[in-house]
Amino acid sequence: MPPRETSTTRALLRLVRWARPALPRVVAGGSATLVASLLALAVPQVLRGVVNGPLLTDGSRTAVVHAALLVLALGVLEAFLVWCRRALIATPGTSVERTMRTDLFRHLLDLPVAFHDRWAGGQLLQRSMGDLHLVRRWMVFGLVQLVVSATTVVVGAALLLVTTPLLGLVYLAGAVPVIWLGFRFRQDYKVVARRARDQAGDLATSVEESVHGIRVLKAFGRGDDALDDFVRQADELRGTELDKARAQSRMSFALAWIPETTLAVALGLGVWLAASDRVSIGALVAFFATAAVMTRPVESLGQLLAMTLDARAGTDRYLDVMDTVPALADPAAPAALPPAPAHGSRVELRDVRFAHGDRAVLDGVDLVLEPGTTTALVGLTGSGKTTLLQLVPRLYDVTGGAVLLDGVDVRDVSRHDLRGAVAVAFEDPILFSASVRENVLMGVSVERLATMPDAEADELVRVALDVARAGFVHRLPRGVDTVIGEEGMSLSGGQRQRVALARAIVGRPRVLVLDDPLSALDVATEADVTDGLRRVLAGTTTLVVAHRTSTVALADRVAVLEDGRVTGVGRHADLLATHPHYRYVLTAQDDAAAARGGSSGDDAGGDGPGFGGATGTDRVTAGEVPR
Ligand SMILES: Nc1ncnc2c1ncn2[C@@H]1O[C@H](COP(=O)(O)OP(=O)(O)OP(=O)(O)O)[C@@H](O)[C@H]1O
Repeated sequence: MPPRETSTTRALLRLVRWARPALPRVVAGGSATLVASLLALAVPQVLRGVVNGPLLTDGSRTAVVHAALLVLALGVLEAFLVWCRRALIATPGTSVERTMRTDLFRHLLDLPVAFHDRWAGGQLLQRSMGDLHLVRRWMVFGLVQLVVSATTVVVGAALLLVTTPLLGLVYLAGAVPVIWLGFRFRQDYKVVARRARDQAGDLATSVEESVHGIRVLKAFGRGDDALDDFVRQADELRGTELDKARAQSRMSFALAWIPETTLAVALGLGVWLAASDRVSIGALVAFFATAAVMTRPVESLGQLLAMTLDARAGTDRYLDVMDTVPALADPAAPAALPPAPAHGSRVELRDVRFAHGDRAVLDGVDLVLEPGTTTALVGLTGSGKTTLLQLVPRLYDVTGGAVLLDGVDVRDVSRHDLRGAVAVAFEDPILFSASVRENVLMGVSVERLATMPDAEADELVRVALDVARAGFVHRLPRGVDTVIGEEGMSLSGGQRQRVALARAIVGRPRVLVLDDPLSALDVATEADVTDGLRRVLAGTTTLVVAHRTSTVALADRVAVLEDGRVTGVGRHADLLATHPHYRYVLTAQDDAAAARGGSSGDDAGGDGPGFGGATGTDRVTAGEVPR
């Protein structure tokens, strides 16, 4: 994503929204630090009194002891206040970070699939981890310290001017180049700070993609290429970090030598003024002691400014995501779906249009799914079948026309209600690193699960797994409680598909949307699963993407998707006889399936009650060429 810069005020105001609960403690901690710094500035004034008083006049030991005790008391109080700052600020800082992180994650879950199509996973990961860490560090340390250091410098400068105006002016003359350099530093550093954050995100994306695709990298022997790519990106990031470090060290150097130089000039001038009695020794001592107290705050300004700009880059990147409005937001007043009809829901796609960006995919699709029927969607690869399917549960929104569920536009229904009514299983099933049971029960609404006795949930899982012919899970080491690896990678493709199918059906949805969810199964097991589905889901309206004749033959009707429209709807045999494009699509796909061997060959044979009803694959000759 191109870098976008929010105004500083706006960024700060946005941060306040999250920081508000922590503000009282941050302000209290900041105040404690401020008072501690001002106490440090008071010490030179005590010294001034001691030098001009007891030391140079009556030599009273009592007065010196009193002054020493006062300095000690100031020191102890200062140390206590510094401790207070740490105690006050550490906890709220972490809770602000946690809240911001949770809000980001919630927002990511809310954002439409189209957003996730565009954004790299590593960038989102980096925003939720590294960037937020920078923001938190700045809030609890950088911001407080910046305010305290700046205030200390301003108050210290005022004291210098009051104590010895001429020396004060000499010393402060150094502020002019410092401010100019600080301005240039800010301009340069904010660019590299943002670049470094973006590059760190790209690097995280590389790791994520390589780990995700480790099998492909290994199978094609491309590990070295991935490593080269990673090293190149890591070098780029290192280069940017070095640019940052160089800019920061230039600024720190200037903040060290300019005040030291002006202080040296002031020292020479001060000694001359004291020798000619135009400045008291006490004032001179106080001047240099004050300048010494100011040294650290002045020198830290560079580092604090850098920290602020780093946090600013992190904040901008965080807000980039948070300001992306969920395009699929709930309607202001959601419509209620009518009660689920016993014979199934009616789904209607009315003149549906859809484009991925400016690439039109669907161009006026009209299709009615009659209640309780199974409709197979057939079309050439890339014709938009998956896209069409995803419009029903609103993973994408139509760009024209409407999808109606029992007469209600799905955009008028709350997403919660819609998710409860429509369940989905994809060809590439994603499972989570949790137990099989937990993965399957994701298909049941949280509210229902919360009140459901364990025994009932167990029964739901058992039936769903049975229908999906996923009996193999009972032979896993801990049965349904076996934790499967990340994304279910410890299972075979066909096994994952069946667990995902069980997840789709466990909640008994009104509408089931299946994107070729059994493609990894052999034809016989597919028929077995589909038979089971039919029996258990009587009353569920099903739309299934079909790539094989075996899948098609199990549907009540077939819809042919061609050039972004449905050009034929009917029974398989009728379409085969009358629809040249349909005939061509099935022939092409069955040939491809035959070439692949058409079977996952996993443990299907041992799972189910038998292979009754295997349909085999209709071999169709491509007598006609598609138009
Ligand atoms: N996220 C996306 N962004 C941009 N274009 C996309 C996206 N997803 C799909 N497309 C494009 O939209 C068109 C339809 O894709 P879709 O996945 O719906 O086809 P399909 O019929 O399901 O294909 P297949 O049978 O191969 O699964 C394709 O040309 C594809 O390149």
